[in-house]
This record gives sequence, structure tokens and C-alpha cells, in this order.
Amino acid sequence: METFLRWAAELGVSDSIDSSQSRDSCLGHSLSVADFPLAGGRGLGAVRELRKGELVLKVPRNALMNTESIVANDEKLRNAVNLHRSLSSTQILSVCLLYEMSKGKKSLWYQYLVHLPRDYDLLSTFGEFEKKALQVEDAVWVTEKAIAKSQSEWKEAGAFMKELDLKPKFQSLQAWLWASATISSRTLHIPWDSAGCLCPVADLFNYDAPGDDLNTSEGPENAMQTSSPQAISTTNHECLSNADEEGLVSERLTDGGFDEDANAYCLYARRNYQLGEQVLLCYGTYTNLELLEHYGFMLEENSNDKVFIPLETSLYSLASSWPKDSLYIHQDGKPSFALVSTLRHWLIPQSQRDKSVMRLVYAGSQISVKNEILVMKWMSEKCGSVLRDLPTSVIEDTVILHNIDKLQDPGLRLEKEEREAFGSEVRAFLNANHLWDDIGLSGKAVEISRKTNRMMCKWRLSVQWRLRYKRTLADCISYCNEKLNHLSATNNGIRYL
Ligand SMILES: C[S@@+](CC[C@H](N)C(=O)[O-])C[C@H]1O[C@@H](n2cnc3c(N)ncnc32)[C@H](O)[C@@H]1O
Repeated sequence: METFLRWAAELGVSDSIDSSQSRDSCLGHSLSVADFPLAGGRGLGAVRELRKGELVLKVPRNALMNTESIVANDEKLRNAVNLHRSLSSTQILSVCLLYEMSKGKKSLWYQYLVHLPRDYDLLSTFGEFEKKALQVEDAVWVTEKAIAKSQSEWKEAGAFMKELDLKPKFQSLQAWLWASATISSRTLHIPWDSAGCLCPVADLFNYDAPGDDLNTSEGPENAMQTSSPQAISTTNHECLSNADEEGLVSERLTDGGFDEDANAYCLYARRNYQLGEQVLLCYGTYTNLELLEHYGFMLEENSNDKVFIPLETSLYSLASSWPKDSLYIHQDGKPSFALVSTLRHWLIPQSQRDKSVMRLVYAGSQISVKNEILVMKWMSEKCGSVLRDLPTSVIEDTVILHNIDKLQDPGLRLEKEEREAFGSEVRAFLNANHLWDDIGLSGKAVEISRKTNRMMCKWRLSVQWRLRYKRTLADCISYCNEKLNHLSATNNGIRYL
């Protein structure tokens, strides 16, 4: 890491306004590399108090790794890229990254490349077992799509890689998955290439969901005005938080972006930070499934998460005024505005759908106590039936997660009885990895291969994701039942009066 930080300093990367301050390391004035086991692992921590809007890192254009800068130093690559312009910019950058990797120590970015993760947990890297473990049809379908997309993009780029004479290991599907996952999870947005750029040191910032910084204290206004530019998307993905459907004003994010005047990528503190706190960056607004797809992780608490449940076709056709993806349940269990409005409409008899009723529907208002009771009952029963149809319950998933944690313990020693207590999913995993016989031999530590460990990490993510999904459905049932109690009381009250 020290060699890398020195290399970056020599290129002008700096966490200080005075970039001539140190040539030994590009960090130390505002940030330092640290481990945050509960929030992304390796990341950047504040080495002093940071104020919202303060410039915390500057990466000059010459340090950015993108197609343009990679081909600038290599005529053979440049010529080959020109022959394959029909590939997407992300495919081209993936090949350039693999080509640069194949150079080993001769690469100009060698010091950076050696610190890239070796493996990723994005959905496109999931095997059959981990994919099935997601259980929810939509999530399995998204995973299948991600896997198929990676494979077809790899095949399309085959001729390009062959032409470059890349060694077979750099042309393999596994290498391709690594390169495309690196690009998906680490590139920052630049205006001149939609594939984005790899930004040494700046790609060590872990993720903070937009909106989660709203409750923290504001920095002095002038700090924002003097150093923080407007509306910068920091990733390839949309980074402006969408106006919340319940009416919250859209928030413009101020994490950073490429600054033409400074000819550098500039990153700013998105809130105040205390000494030692992890400094985070917003990569965009994502549901947990999207985080898994593009970044290979998810958040237990994610205010942007959305839970979709299968709905009747007639309901979708009725909901034409709201997009299909607005019919969901918030992570806290509250059905979305569009979902409740559509259900109110759907559950009112055709003969009663007059103008005044429709006005109430579009205004998001309750139509009648009777209709609201039907809506809440329907939602509660629907969530209940979705939960019942899934292969495991919340409690079973909690136990499976606990067992995975046990299996991930490096000094794992299990007694035969503990093994016998495992449920069918854990047994299937152990059998698939030929571990069943080894586990449970009293007192003997079990050696788990790197490959099995990688599979276990992905499996864990799948179980964690489906558990979060189920908890949201269970919370939705509680929410509806609470509403029902309240509505029944009102209804009875009305009748009594
Ligand atoms: C741009 S990198 C951030 C630095 C990364 N931790 C590293 O060691 O290189 C993005 C990756 O970090 C991890 N990550 C970022 N934020 C996270 C978070 N809040 N929770 C868990 N993992 C996170 C994910 O693996 C993601 O794909």
C-alpha cells in the first residue's frame, strides 16, 4: 500500500490542497487507508475533522485509467481498438484493462493494478447454487440476465482479444468477469467516455446511500459554495437521487466529479466527519438487488430499497398511469404511494369508478373506509401468500446465516451432532463442495478451499438478500394489520355514532 500511495503522490494525487506537500504518500492530510469490517472493508478514514463540502482528494487526469489514457501509450492497442469500435465502450475498456494486466510490471499502472480485488461478488459471477439461493423469481431472473449478458459480451470481444495476442488466461471468461466487475464496481463517471475511468485512490471510497447523510449536521455554507461544484455524478450510474414519490425534493449530490479547470477528478466530503470516521461516497440510488448486481454487496438498512411482489395482470393494466416499477413496498414495510393508489382503484367496483372517485385515486387519498380495509387486507394476505410460497422462512434463513458464519470461521471444528443439525440447504452446499464427510470428524479442523470460500460468500449474500426481502414483507403485514385495526375502530365508531 505504501508503495502504491507513493506512486500515486508522484502522479500528483493528493488529499491536500497543497499537492506539493508530500511526495512520500498522497494521503495523510485528510484521509488514510483503513479497514472498516462492517462497512465495505478496505476504505478511507478521516485523519482529522472534515467539513461538508471540503475538497478531500484530487486525482489528476494523467493518473486516470480509461480507454483513452491506456491506448495513448500503446500503438498496437490503439490500432486494434479502432478496428473494434462497434463494441460498447465498457467492452473496449474491459479488453484494455486485461491487456494492461497482461503487461505485469511493465504496465504504467502496475502499482495500482496489484491492489485491485482478485474476486468480486457481483450477480454476474454467481453460480447455479448461489443464484437459486436468492429464491425470489425476479432476483433469479436478474441474475440469469447478468450472467448471460457477461457471457455474450465476452464472446463478442473474443476476436479483439485474439488479435491482441492475449495469453489464454487473460482471454478466459473468468478474466472477463473480473474485468467487467472491476469496471462496474470501481469506475467513476467522466464526461468523455461512458465506460468511465478507474481512478486510483479515489476508488477506495466505500458507499453511502443518498439521503442517509440528510440528518447529519451541515457544514458552513461558504465551505459548500467555495469548494463544492454543483450536481456531480460520481459514477457511471445515475447519481442524482430521484425525487421521492412521497414528495421529497430531489437532492443534488456533491461528492465530486471531473473538474475541467483543475484537469483532475475532485472529491468532496458529503457531510461533516469526525477524526477516524469512514469517509464515504455516493455511487447512486440503488435497491439492494441493484447494489448486488453492480457492486456485489447490499445494505441491511437501505432507504432506497424496493421490494416487488408478483401482482395480478389486471392490476398492472389498471396501473397504466404509474410505471410498473413504482408498485413496490418500501424497506420499512410501507407499500408505495402508487401501489396503494392502484389497489384502491382496483378494489372499487367498476360501477363506482366515477370522476369523484378517480380524483381521490389520483390524489392518493382514501376513497372510503370500506375500500381502505379491502386494500390493507389484500396487501396483508398477498404478502402472507408470497412468504408462504418461498422455500424457507425468516427463522430458517436466520439459522442458515448463522451456520454460514460458523462455516466461514477459519478455525472451523464441528462435532458430528452439529453437522447432523444442519438443514437441507447447508447439507446441499457441503455435499456440492465435498465437505460433508470432513465436517464432523471430531476435533479435526476443516480446510475450506478458496473456491468454496468464494462460493460461500456469494451464497451468504443471497441468503442475506432474501432474508431482508422477507422481513420487509413481514413488516408490510404488520403495517397493514395496524392500519386495519385503526380502520376497524374508525368504522365501528362511525357505525356506533
Ligand atoms: C469502489 S470500491 C470501494 C473500495 C473497496 N472496499 C476496496 O477495498 O477496494 C467498491 C466496492 O467496495 C465494497 N463496498 C463499498 N461500500 C460498501 C458498503 N457500504 N458495504 C459493503 N461493501 C461495500 C463493495 O465490494 C464494492 O463493490
